[in-house]
Amino acid sequence: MLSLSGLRLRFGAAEIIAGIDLHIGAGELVVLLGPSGCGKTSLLRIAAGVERATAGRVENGFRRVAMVFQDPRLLPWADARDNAAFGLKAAGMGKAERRAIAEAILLRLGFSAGDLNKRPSQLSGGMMQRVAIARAFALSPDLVLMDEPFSALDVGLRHDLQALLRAEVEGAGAAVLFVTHDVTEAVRLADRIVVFSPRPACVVADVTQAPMLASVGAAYEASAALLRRPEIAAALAPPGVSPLALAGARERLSLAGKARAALR
Ligand SMILES: Nc1ncnc2c1ncn2[C@@H]1O[C@H](COP(=O)(O)OP(=O)(O)OP(=O)(O)O)[C@@H](O)[C@H]1O
Repeated sequence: MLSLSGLRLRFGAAEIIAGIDLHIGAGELVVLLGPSGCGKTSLLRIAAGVERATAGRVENGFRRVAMVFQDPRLLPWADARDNAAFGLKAAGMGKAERRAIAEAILLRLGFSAGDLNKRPSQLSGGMMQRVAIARAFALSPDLVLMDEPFSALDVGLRHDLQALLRAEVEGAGAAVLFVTHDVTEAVRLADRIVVFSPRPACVVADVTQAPMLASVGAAYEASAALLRRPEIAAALAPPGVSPLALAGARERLSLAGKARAALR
C-alpha cells in the first residue's frame, strides 16, 4: 500500500498542496483528476520520492515502482526493443532474456514484429508511448506512477492505449496512480477517481467505480454525471467559467458522443 497522510507542499510563499490523505491498495488503478497547475505532478513526485513534502507522511509498501511521463523519454540510438528493455539491462539481466520480455510486452501493446527494430525517430508518438509503457511494465512493477501519458495523443489513439494499458495492468496485478485532467479518460480507466481542487490542492471527491472501456457513449454519459456534481464541476471549471455552464456544455458533449456512438 501507498499511504500519503496529511500531505502539504509549499514552494516558497506558494501553497501547492493543502493537506491530502490518499491511500492506494495493491492492484488498484487510481486516477488523480484535477485542473491544470493544481499540484498533481507534484504529488506524483512526492509519491516517487523525488520531491519532499513540506509536511505529512509518505509510507510506501510497494517494492518495485516504475514511472511513465507525458514525454516518452526514449534513448534515440536504441531500437524499440532495447528501449523497452532498458530498466532490465540496468538491473543486470542478460541480453536475450531482457529482449524477450520487452518484445512480449511490446507485441501485447500493439507493436508489429517489423516495428521492434525501429528507433524512436522512425516511430509515431503513439508507438513511442507504447515503448515507454513497455519499459515500465518490463520491470514487473507493483506500483506504476503515470503522469498524463496520453495527453499528447489524438482521441482515437488515446482510447486504444487506455484499453491496452488496462489489460496490461490487470495482467501484471500492479497498482497504478494515473494523473490526468481529462474526465472521460478517468472514467474509462479508473477503479477510483480522486478529484483535486484548484491550487492549493485538496481532495473534493473520491469516487469508486467500474472502468468504462466498453462503450464510448457510456463513458461520456458517466463523465457528464460526474460533472453534474457541484463539487466536481467547481473543481474542474476553468477560471472565469461558471461550473453550471461547464456542466451544460459537458451534457451537450455527452449527447453528441452518444449520437456518434450510435452511428458507428
Ligand atoms: N520546483 C518548483 N518550484 C516552484 N514552483 C513549482 C515547482 N514545481 C511546481 N511548481 C508549481 O506548483 C504548481 C503545481 O505544479 P504541478 O506540476 O504539480 O501541477 P499539475 O496539476 O501537475 O499541472 P498540469 O496539469 O498543468 O501538469 C504550479 O503552479 C507550478 O508552477
